[in-house]
Amino acid sequence: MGEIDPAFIQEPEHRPKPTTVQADGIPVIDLSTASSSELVQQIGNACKDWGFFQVINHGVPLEKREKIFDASARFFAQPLEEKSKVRRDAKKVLGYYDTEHTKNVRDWKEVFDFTLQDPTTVPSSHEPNETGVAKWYNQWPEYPPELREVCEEYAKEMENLAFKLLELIALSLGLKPDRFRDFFKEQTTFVRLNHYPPCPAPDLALGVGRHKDAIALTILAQDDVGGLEVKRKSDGEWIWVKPTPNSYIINVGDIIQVWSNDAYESVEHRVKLNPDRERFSVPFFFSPAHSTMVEPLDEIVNEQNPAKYRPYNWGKFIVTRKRSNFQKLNVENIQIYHFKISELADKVEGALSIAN
Ligand SMILES: O=C(O)CCC(=O)C(=O)O
Ligand SMILES: [Fe+2]
Repeated sequence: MGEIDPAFIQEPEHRPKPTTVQADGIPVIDLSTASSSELVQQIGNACKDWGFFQVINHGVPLEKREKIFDASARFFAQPLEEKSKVRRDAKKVLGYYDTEHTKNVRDWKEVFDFTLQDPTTVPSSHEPNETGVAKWYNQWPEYPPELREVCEEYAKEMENLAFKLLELIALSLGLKPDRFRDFFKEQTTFVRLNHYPPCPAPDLALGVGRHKDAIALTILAQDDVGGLEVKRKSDGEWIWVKPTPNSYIINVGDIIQVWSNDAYESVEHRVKLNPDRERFSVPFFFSPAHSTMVEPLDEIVNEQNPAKYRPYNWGKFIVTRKRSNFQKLNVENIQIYHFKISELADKVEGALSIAN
Protein backbone atom coordinates (compact mmCIF):
# COMPACT_ATOMS: atom_id res chain seq x y z
CA MET A 1 0.00 0.00 0.00
CA GLY A 2 1.26 3.46 -0.86
CA GLU A 3 1.94 6.33 1.47
CA ILE A 4 -0.62 9.06 1.91
CA ASP A 5 -0.67 12.40 3.71
CA PRO A 6 -1.42 11.74 7.41
CA ALA A 7 -4.27 14.29 7.22
CA PHE A 8 -6.33 11.59 5.44
CA ILE A 9 -5.71 8.79 7.92
CA GLN A 10 -8.70 7.69 9.99
CA GLU A 11 -8.40 6.57 13.61
CA PRO A 12 -8.23 2.75 13.72
CA GLU A 13 -11.82 2.34 14.93
CA HIS A 14 -13.15 4.33 11.96
CA ARG A 15 -11.15 2.63 9.21
CA PRO A 16 -13.06 0.64 6.63
CA LYS A 17 -13.08 -3.13 6.91
CA PRO A 18 -11.38 -5.03 4.07
CA THR A 19 -14.48 -7.15 3.56
CA THR A 20 -17.84 -5.65 2.73
CA VAL A 21 -21.20 -6.67 4.10
CA GLN A 22 -23.72 -6.66 1.28
CA ALA A 23 -27.16 -5.64 2.34
CA ASP A 24 -30.21 -7.53 1.27
CA GLY A 25 -31.90 -5.24 3.65
CA ILE A 26 -31.75 -1.76 2.14
CA PRO A 27 -35.21 -1.60 0.64
CA VAL A 28 -35.67 -1.05 -3.09
CA ILE A 29 -38.95 0.76 -3.68
CA ASP A 30 -40.74 0.86 -7.02
CA LEU A 31 -42.26 4.33 -7.29
CA SER A 32 -44.60 3.17 -10.05
CA THR A 33 -46.38 0.89 -7.57
CA ALA A 34 -50.05 1.27 -8.36
CA SER A 35 -51.37 1.14 -4.82
CA SER A 36 -50.47 4.38 -3.10
CA SER A 37 -51.26 3.05 0.37
CA GLU A 38 -48.79 0.23 -0.21
CA LEU A 39 -46.17 2.68 -1.41
CA VAL A 40 -46.66 4.92 1.62
CA GLN A 41 -46.31 1.93 3.90
CA GLN A 42 -43.10 0.77 2.21
CA ILE A 43 -41.60 4.25 2.50
CA GLY A 44 -42.60 4.58 6.15
CA ASN A 45 -41.06 1.21 7.01
CA ALA A 46 -37.84 2.02 5.13
CA CYS A 47 -37.53 5.38 6.91
CA LYS A 48 -38.07 3.74 10.29
CA ASP A 49 -35.93 0.65 9.84
CA TRP A 50 -33.05 1.98 7.74
CA GLY A 51 -33.28 5.74 7.20
CA PHE A 52 -32.18 4.76 3.67
CA PHE A 53 -33.84 3.25 0.62
CA GLN A 54 -33.38 3.05 -3.15
CA VAL A 55 -36.03 4.03 -5.67
CA ILE A 56 -36.61 2.61 -9.13
CA ASN A 57 -39.15 3.65 -11.79
CA HIS A 58 -38.81 7.16 -10.43
CA GLY A 59 -39.59 9.01 -13.66
CA VAL A 60 -36.24 10.82 -13.97
CA PRO A 61 -34.99 10.47 -17.57
CA LEU A 62 -31.77 8.44 -17.75
CA GLU A 63 -30.36 10.97 -20.20
CA LYS A 64 -30.32 13.74 -17.56
CA ARG A 65 -28.33 11.53 -15.24
CA GLU A 66 -25.86 10.45 -17.90
CA LYS A 67 -25.29 14.04 -18.94
CA ILE A 68 -24.42 15.26 -15.46
CA PHE A 69 -22.03 12.35 -14.87
CA ASP A 70 -20.31 13.04 -18.23
CA ALA A 71 -19.98 16.76 -17.57
CA SER A 72 -18.74 16.10 -14.04
CA ALA A 73 -16.01 13.75 -15.34
CA ARG A 74 -14.95 16.37 -17.90
CA PHE A 75 -14.75 19.08 -15.25
CA PHE A 76 -12.70 17.04 -12.76
CA ALA A 77 -10.33 15.71 -15.46
CA GLN A 78 -8.90 19.24 -15.86
CA PRO A 79 -5.66 20.35 -14.19
CA LEU A 80 -6.01 21.71 -10.65
CA GLU A 81 -5.12 25.18 -11.91
CA GLU A 82 -8.25 25.27 -14.10
CA LYS A 83 -10.54 23.92 -11.38
CA SER A 84 -9.13 26.44 -8.93
CA LYS A 85 -10.57 29.28 -11.01
CA VAL A 86 -13.96 28.44 -9.46
CA ARG A 87 -12.56 27.55 -6.07
CA ARG A 88 -14.73 28.16 -3.05
CA ASP A 89 -13.49 30.44 -0.26
CA ALA A 90 -14.90 32.23 2.81
CA LYS A 91 -16.80 34.70 0.57
CA LYS A 92 -17.70 32.53 -2.42
CA VAL A 93 -19.00 29.48 -0.68
CA LEU A 94 -20.02 27.53 -3.82
CA GLY A 95 -17.84 25.98 -6.52
CA TYR A 96 -14.78 23.73 -6.42
CA TYR A 97 -13.23 22.41 -3.23
CA ASP A 98 -10.68 19.69 -2.49
CA THR A 99 -9.88 20.00 1.20
CA GLU A 100 -13.09 19.08 2.95
CA HIS A 101 -12.73 17.52 6.38
CA THR A 102 -15.34 15.34 8.08
CA LYS A 103 -14.85 15.12 11.84
CA ASN A 104 -11.45 16.76 11.40
CA VAL A 105 -10.05 14.09 9.06
CA ARG A 106 -9.52 15.04 5.43
CA ASP A 107 -11.80 13.37 2.86
CA TRP A 108 -10.16 11.73 -0.18
CA LYS A 109 -12.28 13.58 -2.73
CA GLU A 110 -12.87 16.77 -4.68
CA VAL A 111 -16.26 18.41 -5.06
CA PHE A 112 -18.17 21.05 -7.00
CA ASP A 113 -21.20 22.63 -5.29
CA PHE A 114 -24.05 24.66 -6.75
CA THR A 115 -27.42 25.72 -5.39
CA LEU A 116 -30.80 25.07 -6.99
CA GLN A 117 -31.88 28.69 -6.52
CA ASP A 118 -29.38 31.17 -7.87
CA PRO A 119 -28.83 33.26 -5.87
CA THR A 120 -29.75 31.61 -2.58
CA THR A 121 -30.71 33.83 0.36
CA VAL A 122 -29.03 33.10 3.70
CA PRO A 123 -28.36 35.05 6.92
CA SER A 124 -25.40 37.44 6.63
CA SER A 125 -24.06 36.37 10.02
CA HIS A 126 -24.12 33.37 12.33
CA GLU A 127 -24.73 35.72 15.27
CA PRO A 128 -28.22 35.03 16.64
CA ASN A 129 -29.13 38.71 17.02
CA GLU A 130 -28.13 39.85 13.55
CA THR A 131 -31.06 39.72 11.15
CA GLY A 132 -29.44 40.81 7.85
CA VAL A 133 -29.38 38.53 4.82
CA ALA A 134 -26.76 37.74 2.18
CA LYS A 135 -26.80 35.95 -1.18
CA TRP A 136 -24.84 32.95 -2.36
CA TYR A 137 -24.11 32.92 -6.09
CA ASN A 138 -23.16 29.93 -8.20
CA GLN A 139 -19.75 29.95 -9.87
CA TRP A 140 -19.70 28.22 -13.27
CA PRO A 141 -16.45 27.19 -14.92
CA GLU A 142 -15.67 27.90 -18.57
CA TYR A 143 -15.12 24.23 -19.19
CA PRO A 144 -17.00 22.09 -19.90
CA PRO A 145 -19.30 24.67 -21.51
CA GLU A 146 -22.43 22.56 -21.05
CA LEU A 147 -21.91 22.10 -17.29
CA ARG A 148 -24.26 24.87 -16.20
CA GLU A 149 -27.23 23.80 -18.31
CA VAL A 150 -26.78 20.13 -17.54
CA CYS A 151 -26.60 20.84 -13.81
CA GLU A 152 -29.62 23.13 -13.81
CA GLU A 153 -31.73 20.60 -15.70
CA TYR A 154 -30.70 17.78 -13.42
CA ALA A 155 -31.49 19.85 -10.33
CA LYS A 156 -35.02 20.52 -11.63
CA GLU A 157 -35.64 16.79 -12.09
CA MET A 158 -34.37 16.13 -8.58
CA GLU A 159 -36.58 18.84 -7.14
CA ASN A 160 -39.68 17.20 -8.62
CA LEU A 161 -38.65 13.83 -7.26
CA ALA A 162 -37.87 15.36 -3.86
CA PHE A 163 -41.34 16.91 -3.57
CA LYS A 164 -42.91 13.59 -4.56
CA LEU A 165 -40.90 11.74 -1.92
CA LEU A 166 -41.67 14.33 0.72
CA GLU A 167 -45.40 13.88 0.07
CA LEU A 168 -45.07 10.15 0.56
CA ILE A 169 -43.06 10.70 3.73
CA ALA A 170 -45.67 13.18 5.03
CA LEU A 171 -48.45 10.65 4.38
CA SER A 172 -46.45 7.91 6.10
CA LEU A 173 -46.28 10.11 9.21
CA GLY A 174 -50.04 10.64 9.13
CA LEU A 175 -49.66 14.23 7.87
CA LYS A 176 -51.26 16.07 4.95
CA PRO A 177 -49.30 15.36 1.76
CA ASP A 178 -48.30 19.00 1.28
CA ARG A 179 -47.38 19.53 4.94
CA PHE A 180 -43.71 20.25 4.20
CA ARG A 181 -44.19 22.20 0.99
CA ASP A 182 -44.09 25.76 2.37
CA PHE A 183 -40.76 25.23 4.08
CA PHE A 184 -39.18 24.95 0.61
CA LYS A 185 -40.61 28.10 -0.97
CA GLU A 186 -37.28 29.85 -0.73
CA GLN A 187 -35.11 26.80 -0.44
CA THR A 188 -31.38 26.51 0.26
CA THR A 189 -31.04 23.19 -1.59
CA PHE A 190 -27.63 22.45 -3.09
CA VAL A 191 -26.20 19.81 -5.37
CA ARG A 192 -22.68 18.40 -5.11
CA LEU A 193 -20.60 16.73 -7.79
CA ASN A 194 -18.29 14.30 -5.97
CA HIS A 195 -15.11 12.85 -7.47
CA TYR A 196 -13.22 10.21 -5.51
CA PRO A 197 -9.85 9.48 -7.18
CA PRO A 198 -8.37 5.97 -6.77
CA CYS A 199 -6.70 5.76 -3.36
CA PRO A 200 -3.40 3.96 -2.69
CA ALA A 201 -4.44 3.37 0.94
CA PRO A 202 -8.14 2.47 0.91
CA ASP A 203 -7.70 0.68 4.23
CA LEU A 204 -6.67 3.91 6.01
CA ALA A 205 -8.61 6.75 4.38
CA LEU A 206 -12.24 7.38 3.44
CA GLY A 207 -13.86 9.28 0.58
CA VAL A 208 -16.20 10.84 3.13
CA GLY A 209 -15.84 10.08 6.82
CA ARG A 210 -18.80 8.89 8.86
CA HIS A 211 -21.49 11.57 9.12
CA LYS A 212 -25.21 12.29 9.00
CA ASP A 213 -26.71 14.71 6.48
CA ALA A 214 -27.94 17.88 8.21
CA ILE A 215 -30.51 18.68 5.52
CA ALA A 216 -34.09 17.39 5.10
CA LEU A 217 -33.66 14.68 2.45
CA THR A 218 -30.81 13.49 0.20
CA ILE A 219 -31.24 11.99 -3.26
CA LEU A 220 -27.99 10.37 -4.35
CA ALA A 221 -26.92 9.04 -7.74
CA GLN A 222 -23.84 6.83 -7.58
CA ASP A 223 -21.96 5.22 -10.47
CA ASP A 224 -21.21 1.50 -10.82
CA VAL A 225 -18.02 1.56 -8.71
CA GLY A 226 -19.87 1.77 -5.41
CA GLY A 227 -18.45 2.69 -2.04
CA LEU A 228 -21.34 4.10 -0.03
CA GLU A 229 -21.71 2.34 3.32
CA VAL A 230 -24.65 2.79 5.67
CA LYS A 231 -24.63 2.05 9.38
CA ARG A 232 -27.31 -0.55 9.97
CA LYS A 233 -29.64 0.53 12.77
CA SER A 234 -30.20 -2.98 14.10
CA ASP A 235 -26.56 -3.76 14.94
CA GLY A 236 -24.30 -0.83 13.92
CA GLU A 237 -22.67 -2.86 11.11
CA TRP A 238 -21.45 -0.93 8.05
CA ILE A 239 -23.44 -2.11 5.02
CA TRP A 240 -22.31 -1.67 1.43
CA VAL A 241 -25.01 -0.18 -0.81
CA LYS A 242 -24.76 -2.17 -4.01
CA PRO A 243 -25.03 0.07 -7.07
CA THR A 244 -28.32 -0.54 -8.89
CA PRO A 245 -28.28 0.95 -12.40
CA ASN A 246 -30.44 4.06 -12.75
CA SER A 247 -31.72 3.93 -9.18
CA TYR A 248 -31.52 6.76 -6.67
CA ILE A 249 -30.55 6.33 -3.05
CA ILE A 250 -32.69 8.33 -0.66
CA ASN A 251 -31.86 9.12 2.92
CA VAL A 252 -33.66 10.93 5.69
CA GLY A 253 -31.65 13.92 6.93
CA ASP A 254 -31.48 15.52 10.37
CA ILE A 255 -34.34 17.94 9.65
CA ILE A 256 -36.82 15.12 9.01
CA GLN A 257 -35.54 13.49 12.18
CA VAL A 258 -36.46 16.64 14.11
CA TRP A 259 -39.79 17.24 12.29
CA SER A 260 -40.78 13.65 13.04
CA ASN A 261 -39.56 13.93 16.64
CA ASP A 262 -37.18 10.97 16.10
CA ALA A 263 -39.75 8.68 14.44
CA TYR A 264 -37.45 8.69 11.38
CA GLU A 265 -33.77 8.90 12.26
CA SER A 266 -31.01 10.30 10.11
CA VAL A 267 -28.50 7.49 9.74
CA GLU A 268 -24.70 7.60 9.62
CA HIS A 269 -22.97 6.78 6.35
CA ARG A 270 -19.49 7.03 4.80
CA VAL A 271 -17.68 6.36 1.54
CA LYS A 272 -15.14 3.60 1.12
CA LEU A 273 -12.41 4.07 -1.51
CA ASN A 274 -11.21 1.95 -4.38
CA PRO A 275 -7.48 1.38 -5.08
CA ASP A 276 -7.92 1.14 -8.86
CA ARG A 277 -11.02 2.97 -9.96
CA GLU A 278 -12.15 6.56 -9.58
CA ARG A 279 -15.74 7.06 -8.50
CA PHE A 280 -18.33 9.76 -9.15
CA SER A 281 -21.52 10.52 -7.26
CA VAL A 282 -24.08 13.33 -7.26
CA PRO A 283 -26.04 14.04 -4.07
CA PHE A 284 -28.98 16.48 -4.10
CA PHE A 285 -29.39 17.98 -0.63
CA PHE A 286 -33.01 19.09 -0.28
CA SER A 287 -33.01 21.94 2.24
CA PRO A 288 -35.65 24.42 3.43
CA ALA A 289 -35.63 28.23 3.41
CA HIS A 290 -33.08 29.89 5.67
CA SER A 291 -35.89 31.42 7.78
CA THR A 292 -37.26 27.98 8.76
CA MET A 293 -37.40 27.27 12.46
CA VAL A 294 -36.79 23.54 12.60
CA GLU A 295 -38.78 21.85 15.36
CA PRO A 296 -40.92 18.76 15.97
CA LEU A 297 -44.28 19.22 14.19
CA ASP A 298 -47.36 20.12 16.24
CA GLU A 299 -49.35 17.22 14.78
CA ILE A 300 -46.72 14.77 16.01
CA VAL A 301 -45.97 15.96 19.54
CA ASN A 302 -48.40 15.42 22.41
CA GLU A 303 -48.28 14.56 26.07
CA GLN A 304 -47.11 11.01 25.44
CA ASN A 305 -44.63 12.18 22.82
CA PRO A 306 -43.24 15.53 23.99
CA ALA A 307 -40.92 17.52 21.72
CA LYS A 308 -37.40 16.16 21.85
CA TYR A 309 -35.77 19.25 20.32
CA ARG A 310 -35.76 22.97 20.89
CA PRO A 311 -36.48 24.98 17.72
CA TYR A 312 -33.41 26.08 15.75
CA ASN A 313 -33.03 28.41 12.83
CA TRP A 314 -31.91 26.64 9.66
CA GLY A 315 -30.13 29.66 8.18
CA LYS A 316 -28.07 30.24 11.31
CA PHE A 317 -27.26 26.54 11.36
CA ILE A 318 -25.85 26.53 7.82
CA VAL A 319 -23.82 29.70 8.16
CA THR A 320 -22.38 28.38 11.42
CA ARG A 321 -21.33 25.22 9.56
CA LYS A 322 -19.80 27.17 6.68
CA ARG A 323 -17.91 29.38 9.07
CA SER A 324 -16.40 26.47 10.96
CA ASN A 325 -15.25 25.02 7.62
CA PHE A 326 -13.04 28.05 7.01
CA GLN A 327 -11.85 29.09 10.41
CA LYS A 328 -10.24 26.23 12.20
CA LEU A 329 -12.48 26.49 15.23
CA ASN A 330 -11.47 24.11 17.92
CA VAL A 331 -14.97 22.79 18.38
CA GLU A 332 -17.04 20.16 16.70
CA ASN A 333 -19.39 21.20 13.88
CA ILE A 334 -22.85 22.23 14.99
CA GLN A 335 -25.17 19.17 15.18
CA ILE A 336 -28.85 18.61 15.95
CA TYR A 337 -28.11 16.96 19.26
CA HIS A 338 -27.03 20.41 20.47
CA PHE A 339 -30.76 21.20 20.40
CA LYS A 340 -31.85 17.97 21.98
CA ILE A 341 -33.99 18.30 25.08
CA SER A 342 -32.79 15.75 27.58
CA GLU A 343 -34.48 15.11 30.88
CA LEU A 344 -31.29 16.06 32.63
CA ALA A 345 -31.01 19.37 30.75
CA ASP A 346 -34.62 20.12 31.65
CA LYS A 347 -33.88 19.54 35.30
CA VAL A 348 -30.74 21.68 35.22
CA GLU A 349 -32.55 24.48 33.43
CA GLY A 350 -35.41 24.25 35.87
CA ALA A 351 -33.03 24.42 38.80
CA LEU A 352 -31.24 27.41 37.29
CA SER A 353 -34.42 29.33 36.66
CA ILE A 354 -35.46 28.74 40.25
CA ALA A 355 -32.02 29.88 41.45
CA ASN A 356 -32.33 33.03 39.33
O1 LIG B 1 -20.74 9.71 -2.51
C1 LIG B 1 -21.54 9.14 -1.79
O2 LIG B 1 -21.93 7.99 -2.02
C2 LIG B 1 -22.11 9.80 -0.56
C3 LIG B 1 -21.62 11.18 -0.30
C4 LIG B 1 -22.18 11.75 0.97
O3 LIG B 1 -22.60 11.05 1.86
C5 LIG B 1 -22.25 13.22 1.14
O4 LIG B 1 -21.66 13.95 0.31
O5 LIG B 1 -22.92 13.66 2.11
FE1 LIG C 1 -23.87 12.23 3.24
